[in-house]
Amino acid sequence: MSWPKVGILLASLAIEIAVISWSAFDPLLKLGAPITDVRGITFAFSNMDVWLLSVAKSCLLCLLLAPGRMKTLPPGTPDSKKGWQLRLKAVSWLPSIYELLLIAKAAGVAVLSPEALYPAWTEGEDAGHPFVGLLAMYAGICAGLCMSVIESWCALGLIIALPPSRTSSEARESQQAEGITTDGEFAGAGKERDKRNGEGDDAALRAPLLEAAEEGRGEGPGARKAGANGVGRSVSGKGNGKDKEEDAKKGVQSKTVWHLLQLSMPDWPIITVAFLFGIAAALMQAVIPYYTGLVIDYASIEPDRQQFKATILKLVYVAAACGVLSGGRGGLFTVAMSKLNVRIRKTLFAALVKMEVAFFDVSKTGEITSRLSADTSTVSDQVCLNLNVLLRAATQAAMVLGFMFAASWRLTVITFILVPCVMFISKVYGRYFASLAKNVQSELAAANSVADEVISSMTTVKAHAAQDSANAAYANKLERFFSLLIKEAIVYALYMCINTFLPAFVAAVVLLYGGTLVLAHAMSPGALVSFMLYQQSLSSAFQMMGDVFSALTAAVGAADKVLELIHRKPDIPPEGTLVPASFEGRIDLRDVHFSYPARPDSLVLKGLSMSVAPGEVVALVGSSGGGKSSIVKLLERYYVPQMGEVLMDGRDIGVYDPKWLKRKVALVSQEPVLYARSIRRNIIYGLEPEDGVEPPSQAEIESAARQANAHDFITSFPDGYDTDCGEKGVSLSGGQKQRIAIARALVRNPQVLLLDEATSALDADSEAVVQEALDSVMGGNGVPRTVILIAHRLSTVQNADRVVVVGNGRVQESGSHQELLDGGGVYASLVRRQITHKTPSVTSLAAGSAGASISAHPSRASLRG
Ligand SMILES: Nc1ncnc2c1ncn2[C@@H]1O[C@H](COP(=O)(O)OP(=O)(O)OP(=O)(O)O)[C@@H](O)[C@H]1O
Repeated sequence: MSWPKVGILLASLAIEIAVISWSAFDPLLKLGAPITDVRGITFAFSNMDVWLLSVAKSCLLCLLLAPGRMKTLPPGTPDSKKGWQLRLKAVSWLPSIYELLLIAKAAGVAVLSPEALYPAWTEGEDAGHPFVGLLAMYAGICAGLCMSVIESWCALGLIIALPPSRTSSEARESQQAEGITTDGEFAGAGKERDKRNGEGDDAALRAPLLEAAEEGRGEGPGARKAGANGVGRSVSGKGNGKDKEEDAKKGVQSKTVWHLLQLSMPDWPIITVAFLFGIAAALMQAVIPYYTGLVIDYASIEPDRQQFKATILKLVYVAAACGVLSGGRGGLFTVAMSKLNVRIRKTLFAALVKMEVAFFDVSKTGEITSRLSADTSTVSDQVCLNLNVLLRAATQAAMVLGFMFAASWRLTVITFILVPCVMFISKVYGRYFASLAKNVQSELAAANSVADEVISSMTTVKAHAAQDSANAAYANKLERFFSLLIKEAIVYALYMCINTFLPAFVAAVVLLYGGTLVLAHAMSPGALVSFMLYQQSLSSAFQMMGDVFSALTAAVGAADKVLELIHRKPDIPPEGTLVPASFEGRIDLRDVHFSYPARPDSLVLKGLSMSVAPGEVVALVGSSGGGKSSIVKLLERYYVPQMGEVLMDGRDIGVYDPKWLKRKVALVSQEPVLYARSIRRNIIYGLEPEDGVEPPSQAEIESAARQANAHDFITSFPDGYDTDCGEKGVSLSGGQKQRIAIARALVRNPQVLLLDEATSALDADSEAVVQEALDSVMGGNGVPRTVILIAHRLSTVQNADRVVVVGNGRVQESGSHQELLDGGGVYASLVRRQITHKTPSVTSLAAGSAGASISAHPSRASLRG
């Protein structure tokens, strides 16, 4: 329960009732009892409707928030969703409509007889201008409107945050007793919600309700009952966690605009100048109708050729200035927009490359790239563009309003009564039409699916002579489609009718009153024309603001997603900074327990411990899925184990500076990834000047390529080391790519080399060449180097100093090839099993003929279970 919101809501309701009661009865009390003064009674009663409306509104809010209401609205069902949405809309709209009606009513009274409304301002010695009274009244009503909006949002917030009361749990219990198994439905809906998290407004609106429902169930008797039956699941803890997540999400949303402003801060000089240009342009624009009116006056009412020409000239100057200022504003905003676009992309990209590997396991690449491409554009373009238009329209409206009041405050008030009506009708129509259009689309889709079905199975239709029923089915769907189209046409006709009539009606009313003023010589005809132009300008400004507001809301939604990613903290301990003077390459894994974040419930390593001495070559073998590659990923610190330690030279790998560590520990994986750049740049990937290191010399690059058996084929290309590898290395063969990847690892002169099935994706010929390179690398070429290799090739494994059999998340056996064969354990049976099924050439090797060379196609002799 959100107590501050309850407090604000109740306080605001109390203040409102008190103020309105006072304003209703105070004049009556002042006049004294008995109530005999007719004017006092009339005045009091003229406020009674306000009082009654206010009380009714308060009652309505209380009624909607009453916990008892919850039981009739079991969350998680489509009906309740509709119910909630309806109620939320009612809560947010009714008070606002009511305040608008009040404004209209007060404005009407003020125009017809201001002195009747505020005698104190128009009578006696203290009499002031009715205009002041009117302004005061407007200020009061606007304050009321603000209060109403605050109330509405408090109510909304409360409804969303309110957990179901005991009554609702009991209601569900009684439903269960009646055989309505809502628990199951809730759990399902909750899971569904998890899947669709962030899919749209509806989900966002429903999520907290469901969350609250789940929490309530977790604590309530219903939960205990379900638990006892063994069919429920305890969700209270989870619910709390998710509540926090939702809160965090809401927090991010509310901070979106602030964060966008922060991101735009570096461009504040440009934005400020653009904004000033915008204000100046709006001012100029507002002056144009004024001069237009003067021109008419000098041309027809008080003919004055001199003044006429001078005013025309002024009009042209103003129009030119307006053009220059508008152009400047637009150009500067576009510059700011482009700068923000680039900045958001850079910031998001930098945030993405900092994310932990697990983040990419659980996020879809398409979604991430869409954030980077589409959403960043939406944020910078749409937010900036719409903000720009909104600011322009708002400034224009404000300026025009000022001029309108100056020209004739009475005409302005009349305009103000009618303009909101037109806007309201447009809004209601827009919404209704959008939902209608959606229905039309779905009916058309249904008709199309019938046509699809028939056309794609025409032979079946003909075989069963079902053409007539197919025609009837299609015609039936089209009929519904047609009836909706007719409905759409009627609604459109009605809207057009009202929309064309109302503005003309407003103009007619303004002309009627304005004409009366002109006839009474209270206003010049030119001023009336100016006013009419102002009125048009104001309508277009309002229209623009309405259009832009919805686009801005969508853009802020996209911004939320982008900013959420930008501000997401990588879920991995902070990076270390240690750069030791010497590094031997000793590896220790102690009692490592590890599960992937994508599958937290399935432990891959279950207390695995192993050590590799400096300079030792260890081969990891074992059944598929046993956890061999996971060990390599932990050594690369892609992931952090849940328990246990991963040490290098006796220290946790987390304490080392990651950039330094990646130069000491190099990995060659199964599928090498090359980038669309030269072979040289692919070899020194990560060691370029931008990476903050001295790049390897050409001699070092060539030496690494020679060790990797790659120098010869590279130099056979016309461009040698400058040959472009193509997108993902497409212009190279698998074996060539792998040798470049080996050269990339070796150019770092690493102390530890991790080879994760480096040859398994190659054909036999490429494998032989790459293997040759690997053999020489493992031999160290005279350099003592710790090597951990995962291989399926028996000869590679046999050449290792030690073989470690990994299975079921633990080390099952460890020893030299021969020791393990002699031991007759898992390794021996693995070898035996492969030999039985594979090439006979391995038999001799398995039999222990050390030094026997493997056949030309040994790769099929796999050491995987
Ligand atoms: N990113 C990941 N997210 C979730 N689970 C994963 C991930 N990578 C691997 N796993 C799972 O972890 C388990 C161990 O995988 P690992 O790749 O370490 O096995 P392996 O011994 O190397 O197997 P193979 O010899 O077939 O390559 C497997 O069950 C696998 O499905």
